[in-house]
Amino acid sequence: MAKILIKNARTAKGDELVKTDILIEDGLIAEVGLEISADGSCEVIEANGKLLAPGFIDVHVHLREPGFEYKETIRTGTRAAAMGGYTTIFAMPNTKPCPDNEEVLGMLIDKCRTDALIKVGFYSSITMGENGSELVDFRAMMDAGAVGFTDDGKGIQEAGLMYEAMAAAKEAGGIIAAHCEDESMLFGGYVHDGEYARKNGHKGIMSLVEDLQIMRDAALSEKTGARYHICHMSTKEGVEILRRSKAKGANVSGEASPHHLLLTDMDIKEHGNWKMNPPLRSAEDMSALIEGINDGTIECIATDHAPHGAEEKERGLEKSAFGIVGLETAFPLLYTYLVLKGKLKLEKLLYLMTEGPAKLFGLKQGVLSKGAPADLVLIDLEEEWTIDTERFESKGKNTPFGGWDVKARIDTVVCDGKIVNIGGNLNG
Ligand SMILES: NC(=O)N[C@@H](CC(=O)O)C(=O)O
Ligand SMILES: [Zn+2]
Ligand SMILES: [Zn+2]
Repeated sequence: MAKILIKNARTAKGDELVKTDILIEDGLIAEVGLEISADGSCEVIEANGKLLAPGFIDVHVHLREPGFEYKETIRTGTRAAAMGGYTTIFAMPNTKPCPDNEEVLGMLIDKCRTDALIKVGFYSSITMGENGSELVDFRAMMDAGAVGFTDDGKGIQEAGLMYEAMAAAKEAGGIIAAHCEDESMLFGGYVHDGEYARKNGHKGIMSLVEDLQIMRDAALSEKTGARYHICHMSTKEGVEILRRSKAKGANVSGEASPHHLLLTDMDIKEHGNWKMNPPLRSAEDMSALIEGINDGTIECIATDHAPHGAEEKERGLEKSAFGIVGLETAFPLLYTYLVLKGKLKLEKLLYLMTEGPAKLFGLKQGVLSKGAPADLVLIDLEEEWTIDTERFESKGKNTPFGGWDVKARIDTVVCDGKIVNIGGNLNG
């Protein structure tokens, strides 16, 4: 495999950008430092001061394959990921069929050999077909290569079932990633139960819908010792429960999604692109999430990339499908609207998109150190552009961020030492 030398890049260290070169050999990082010299066999990339970071890791992506290929496929979803600077993504199991057995999981892992541009891990569901009643074989799914267990799209309604799932996950050495939603508390809601819903006559989803399961599950994780991760956190109370549970030494973690860090219910427009689960919440909730990523309570940013067909999002707030896409816009949005606004340090943002998730899920990528997989991204921090959904590689154009002006463009992406994106041109 070719050797690649990236010259004159800069990495984020504290408040500074520090000049560095990096040498890649046999798919691994061979050397990081100043003035690395090229030998004849080296492909040299001149970075011209661009930001160098570990390739991004997104532990919450909907690739929709099998069963919903009109929304997204492994191919289009990983192309979108490579455009967004990602080199590892984890796919959610709310597909048809669902990876609740070794055959479907094995088929998906195999398919990635031909169809995926970057690394993909697959979650097993917690229950058979996400039916909410019958547990999968946790040990068998771990042995078949599952990265964790989730019934994302739905909450586990029965405390007893979640208790058994955690006990089984603990036994098998797996992690439970939970979509927290108590359906008995929904009362037909579809946007946050707050000012926007009240003023516009919409049915609201209370924060309690999420918080009740976070409370329950934190207690169950403390009891069972199971490794527990909260998906797409959206409420201030949820952040506080996680903070307290971590302080007690529990094995719990959480992720926040860009839209919950950047938008509130008062930003909602009367279109399906502003509808997702959990919903955009209040300004206090958004502030608490930003505080949570800053103080280390939340260690990971995940997009919850949820592509849908155009028609499924054109039925207004009440009738549209829940979910928005996120892979191609996450870094530029967070850099422009959190880092450049002084709400989050660049080094921290990168941590939340690389080393943070890598540590939570036990991955060896996510760091720029010798011997680590050569998963890298080069970012032009100066380039200004406008988000145009028509240019997305994703089949899903459903985002509230279309037309937003951003700064920072993903320039080059290297995955396992292979260039998969160069200047926005995908390779493979
Ligand atoms: N987030 C969403 O609004 N939708 C997700 C499901 C989920 O992540 O819960 C989807 O699969 O479309
Ligand atoms: Zn979910
Ligand atoms: Zn999801």
